[in-house]
Formats: sequence, C-alpha cells, structure tokens
Amino acid sequence: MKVINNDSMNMGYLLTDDKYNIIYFNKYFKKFVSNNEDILNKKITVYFQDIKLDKKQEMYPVKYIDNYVYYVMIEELKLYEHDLYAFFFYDFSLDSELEKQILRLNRQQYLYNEMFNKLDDGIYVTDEEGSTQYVNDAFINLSGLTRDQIIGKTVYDLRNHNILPNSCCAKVIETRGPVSTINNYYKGQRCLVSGSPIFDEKGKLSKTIAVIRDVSELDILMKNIAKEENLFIKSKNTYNAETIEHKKEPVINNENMKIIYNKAQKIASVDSTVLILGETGVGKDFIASYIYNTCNWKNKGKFVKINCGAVPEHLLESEFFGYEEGAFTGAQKGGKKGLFEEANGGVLYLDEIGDMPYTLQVKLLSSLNDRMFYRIGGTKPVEFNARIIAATNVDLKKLVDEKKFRADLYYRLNVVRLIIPSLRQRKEDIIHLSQQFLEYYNNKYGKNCYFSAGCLESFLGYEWPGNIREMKNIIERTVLMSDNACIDTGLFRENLMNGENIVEVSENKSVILDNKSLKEKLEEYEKEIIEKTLLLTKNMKEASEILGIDISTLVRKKQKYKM
Ligand SMILES: Nc1ncnc2c1ncn2[C@@H]1O[C@H](COP(=O)(O)OP(=O)(O)OP(=O)(O)O)[C@@H](O)[C@H]1O
Repeated sequence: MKVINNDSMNMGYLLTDDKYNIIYFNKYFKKFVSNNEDILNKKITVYFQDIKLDKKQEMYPVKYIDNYVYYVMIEELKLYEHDLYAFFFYDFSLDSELEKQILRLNRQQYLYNEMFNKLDDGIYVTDEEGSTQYVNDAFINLSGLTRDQIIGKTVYDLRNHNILPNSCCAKVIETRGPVSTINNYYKGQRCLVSGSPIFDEKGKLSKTIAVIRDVSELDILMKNIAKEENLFIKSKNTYNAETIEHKKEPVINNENMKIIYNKAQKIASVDSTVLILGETGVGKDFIASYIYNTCNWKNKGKFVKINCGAVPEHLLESEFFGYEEGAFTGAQKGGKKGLFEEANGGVLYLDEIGDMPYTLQVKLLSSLNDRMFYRIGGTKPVEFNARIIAATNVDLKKLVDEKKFRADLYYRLNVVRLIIPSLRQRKEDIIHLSQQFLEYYNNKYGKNCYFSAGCLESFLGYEWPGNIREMKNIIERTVLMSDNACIDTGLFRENLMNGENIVEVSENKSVILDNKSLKEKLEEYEKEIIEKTLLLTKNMKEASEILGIDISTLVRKKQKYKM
C-alpha cells in the first residue's frame, strides 16, 4: 500500500481549513463534481458524513456520498500560520488492469464450467492428497451423488464408505501413473474411468483428473458380438469359462496372502514339491495354476490335475501310472499312458491328496524318490520328471497321526508348504473378489449389476464357510436373479437361503432351517435358474447353451417343472 500524491492517480486528497471547509481537492474528486464551486468551501462532512475529524493519523474507512468506501487518514498542517488539515483517501479496490484480468479469468472459469457441464463424460478432479476439488454435472448424474457429499472429501474416505468403492483417482495417486478402471454406477451404468496424474513444473503430483465414460451401450454391443464369437469358438474348440477365468489376475490385498503369493512366485521356477493346505474353496487350485503359469520354463509340459478323491480306488493306479497292453482284462490295445507320463516336464497337481488310498501312497512315494515308475504290467521303467503340487483341505498331519496317511510321503510332499487362509481371515480381499466376480458374470450374462453399499457390508459380515467358491456361486445367482441393476442385501440373503439351508449373516449368525429336503431345495433352485435363463434369452438354443445342457434335457426339465 502506498500513499498516492499524484493528481492522475486513482487516489485522492483534499485540504481543508481549520473549520474543515474544503479549500483544495485533487483530480480524483473532480470527476465527481461538475464545477469547483460545488465542492470548494463546503464542509468535508457534506461529502463524507461519517468522517471522524478528531481521529488523526489513523486510517479508517469512510463512505463517500455515493456509498463508495475509502480509507482516510487525516494530518494536521501549518501553512503560513494557518492551521490546515490534509485528508488522504486511499481506494483499495483493485486497479483497473488487474480488475480486467480477474474479470477475464472469472469469465474463462465460467466458460470452462459451462463446457465441462455440457460434456456427456463425467469429470472428477482431486488435489495431490485425493481431496475432491471439482466434478462436472455429468458425474453428478452418473453417480447419483450430490456435490455436498463429495467436494472436499478425500477419495480414500469415499472409498472406505463405499461411496466410490473403486476410486480411480485413488489408484492414480497410489501409482503416480495413468489408471483405467471399470466402475458401475448407481443405475447400473458401466463406466470406463480413465484417470491421469497432473504434475507441476517441478514434477510434483499436483492434481488427478478422471474422465468417466458410460460404456453400457457399447458394452452390450460388444457382449453380443463376443457371444456370437464364443458360440463359434465353442463349436470349434473346447472353450470353457473356467479356463478363461483362470487367466485373471489374482486378488491379493491381505498381507498374509501377499506373502503367500510372493513365496509362490519365488518357487515357481524350481521344481520342489509343494503342499497347499486350506479350507475348501480358498483358492488352492488357483494358486497351483498360478505357480504353473508363473514359471517360464521353455517348452514346459502340461498342467495335469487329478482329484484323488474323485477317481474310484481301483482305477486310480492305472489313471496315475498307465498300463501296458494286456496288463489286465479290458486293458486297451497298445496300453495307455497314465497322468504321470502326461504331466512329464510340467506339473502334476494332486488335489485332495488326503483321499489317496494308502497302498497307492507307497507307489507315489517311490516314484517321487526314484524319479521313475513302472506302468501296470510293465517291466521297463518310465522316467518321471513332473513337478508335484499336492493340495488338501483336511488336516494331513492328523491323518498321519491316525495312520491313514504315510508319514514319509507327508514329509516328502511337505517341502514347500503354502497355507491359504479362509476368506473370513482375509476380509481385505472380500470386496475386490466380489467386484471381480460381478464383472465376470455381468460380462457372461450381458448384465450391468452392481452391489449396494449395504450388500457389500453384508459380504464383510458373512462367514463365507464355502470361501471364494461360495462367493462366486452366490454372485452368479444374484446376477442371474436380479431384476434391477442394484443387488442389495435382501437379494444377497435370499440367494444364500436358496442355495444353502444354513445361513450365517453378520454377527447374528442366525441359522435358518426349513423342513425341505436338500433334493427339494435343489429342484426349486434348478427351476428358478431355468425360469430366469429362459426369460433372459432369445430361444431354447441360447438358454441351453448358457445352462450348459442340451436342448432335449432343457425340454424335459421344462415339462417336469410344468413351465
Ligand atoms: N486370489 C484369487 N483371486 C481371484 N480369484 C480367486 C483367487 N483364489 C481363488 N479364486 C477363485 O475362487 C474359486 C475357488 O478357488 P479354487 O477352486 O482354487 O479353490 P480350492 O481351494 O482349490 O477349492 P477345493 O478345496 O474345493 O478344491 C475359483 O473360481 C478361483 O478362480
């Protein structure tokens, strides 16, 4: 701030005599008066009514007659024995160039705002700490949120409260790089969210911006095309959803799981035996195939899986080790390769190893130790160089103690042990897994479902006795059953009840039992699935393909359930 004494300046001063009559005023005041007489010799209080004449050498605001506010400072002067007063008026309003620039900026901001609000794509801007700074109208429409709910809140808070559970900007901040996500919004719109970091001139993260594009229609179109293509591939190849699903990235948020997957990665390229333990459905097969897929041995052999509990005992040996021609009555001409040979150079995955008959355990152990075996009826040793990964959901050590499993085989298998925790012990994975399955089934059934915040909370409260597999099945059911895009807690619970007769939800762990037999319940469920599938598909052919049964079975079932 400076005192401006120049007549041409945007500030004014005037002089009065000792009675406060104006005797001089500069050009600044001249613009307000038509001639000098209008102001000269008038009391200053005529123009500045609230001026405090006794307040000297102190600056304070006063109003001119047009109500414009100035800051005034009064000084006493002596001129040729006359007592005079000098009044300095400071106009703190911005000078005109600056004012023009601000106006221009305001106008520009208004125009940008208008432009952003005309876009069909949503825009979301945060600062470097994830605090929401700007959203356009399209985002408000897509999300169903109000600006009050989000502006000033961090994307982490919004993520934790499930308001924006899959925040792209949060991921941009975490990775400091561009990120794309697929998010579902409240009316079930599927949106492609492309987020980018914005760095300042020193390379420091300054903002993140995400553009949210509703791809629902495009998605449906793509799904239709994919469906057609899949039908084609299916007829040519043994295409199967499970294979495709296995190629998906593992969900690993839980710290324990990170350690386990890290270990799996480390041992992927060596051929030590791995024993995977964990409850049913926790992802034992999944991590076994992850190990196989992660190792990049050139020309590696196949991943051969056998469920030791599913093959009748009398067939197990021949399934495993194969046989020579004439080995037994009914043996195939030319003999047959067993799974051990099939898996050569690759991985032999022995699921439910705890169910392996005791007698066969001896042969397995000697094959592992000697790295060779004999086909049934064979005399020539066959080299064995597959890697063994075994898994079980039973307490193998207990079986050893009960003498149902050989201790030497147990220790031979137990070289690297991976114990997969249950889903309730890794709640951090629940939401991500559920989103992954939702996306998978949305794609599979051409739907756009999303979970309500309450439903996600119920997921966290539920015990998941069947772990990830149970979650996957429930999500498939709810996606199929939902009439609306939103899958809420009610639908989640309903589908728990349809599938299981025991329901444990939240802390209550209420047990709901009814008098129906399992067969009746399964029939009810089957009927419901068929009804829904028929409703969702164009014809019987499509329905039977989705259900994975042939048309004649579908017709029979329709008759059985009187549909
Ligand atoms: N980390 C993961 N990320 C994503 N999906 C997973 C993960 N782990 C498991 N799954 C999925 O969970 C489902 C069950 O996994 P899996 O079949 O491997 O369980 P399991 O423990 O072998 O079950 P069981 O004991 O009945 O053989 C599968 O659909 C699998 O694709």
